[in-house]
Amino acid sequence: MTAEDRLEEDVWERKYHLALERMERDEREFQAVEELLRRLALRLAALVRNPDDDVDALLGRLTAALRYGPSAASIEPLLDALSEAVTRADERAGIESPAGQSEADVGDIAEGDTATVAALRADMARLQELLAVVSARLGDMARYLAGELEETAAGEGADRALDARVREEMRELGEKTLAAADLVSLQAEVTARLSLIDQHFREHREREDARLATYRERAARMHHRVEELESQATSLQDSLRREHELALTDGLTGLPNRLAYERRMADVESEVRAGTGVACVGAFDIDHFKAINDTYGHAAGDAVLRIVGQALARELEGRAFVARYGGEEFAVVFHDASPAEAEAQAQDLCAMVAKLAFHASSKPVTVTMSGGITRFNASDSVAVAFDRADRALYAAKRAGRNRCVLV
Ligand SMILES: Nc1nc2c(ncn2[C@@H]2O[C@H](COP(=O)(O)OP(=O)(O)OP(=O)(O)O)[C@@H](O)[C@H]2O)c(=O)[nH]1
Repeated sequence: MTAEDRLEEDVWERKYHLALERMERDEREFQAVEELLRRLALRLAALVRNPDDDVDALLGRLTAALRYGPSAASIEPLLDALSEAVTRADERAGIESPAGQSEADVGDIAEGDTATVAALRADMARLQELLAVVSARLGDMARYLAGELEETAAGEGADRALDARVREEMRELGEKTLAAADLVSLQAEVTARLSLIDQHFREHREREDARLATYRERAARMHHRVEELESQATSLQDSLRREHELALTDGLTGLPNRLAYERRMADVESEVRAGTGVACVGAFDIDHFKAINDTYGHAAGDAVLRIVGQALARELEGRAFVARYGGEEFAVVFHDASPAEAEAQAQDLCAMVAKLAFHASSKPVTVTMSGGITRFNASDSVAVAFDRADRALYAAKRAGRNRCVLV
């Protein structure tokens, strides 16, 4: 995953948490408004049985408060005052309202007017029914919000718009409720407002579902892209490794090349200087190689180089490092070997090459090799040590070839 993808994921996560917090806040606000709505309906029931100027004035203030957003903090004190005003109005009208009795209970109205009591009871029943609907709808909203908390990612703009619409509907609901002339029109207003709120929620839900689907599709695409990039990175690493190996390998013999030799010698140099290792360096060269080329052709010369190089690698495997230094020359690093041990191994190598069976036009051809050996000293550089080994090699040539010289 790239830094950019991670950043984008962080942003989505932050937005998601912000959305959760806002929804929790909204849910609490809805519950508070629901409670207020119940109390408002109870006050209205009291008003039905006993109109009063004080109560009217307070209802006016309540309407104004609702117009600026039905928050629990702004409405609650007004409802308390309204409750007291209704109680006072009841007392003035000679209607008792004993402590502990429901404010909506009209059972204590003087029994003289049976028809009025019956009408009020019917109104109260419809009001209770209306409240049940209001409660159920508000409960649905709360459940919807809880569901959103679980699965919806952030959609700040859409959420804010929904927030504003629901507030507006709630405000209108409060206003119409207070202005309603009778319970029938009140019930119609409440039902209409609630279905509008329902519709807003439904539309919001559809938009959120679409947004979530887009987000999921995008996440899947990103995941796929990350997988692609990972596999590209792996194949790139493989090809870099192959390139690296090729850069250190001689194409003709398959042996490490001069660059690989120099790298190995850099390690040897550090070990020898640190006193943690000893090593000798050998320079080897096929004798009269020009004559081989001239007599049997360049391709035959290549074949000789390849066969000698592979024979050296086989012979020294696990004991020393061998590289094609250039042309018909090989370099060998004898690790943990004293000069005498390295010289003995070098003589064995020359003897081994002399025994290799070469043929040209079915006739045996003898190929020999000469070598120069030197110890790698702590004061040596890689080039100085090789020059010394090279001089020893030419001493071996001068001494008659097919031999090794130690200096
Ligand atoms: N076939 C082939 N020939 C090469 C290659 N690299 C260098 N040579 C030849 O190797 C020959 C080296 O010859 P010289 O350096 O004169 O020495 P020599 O003939 O080996 O004689 P001494 O080293 O004195 O024994 C040259 O003719 C080069 O062209 C190669 O990769 N393939």
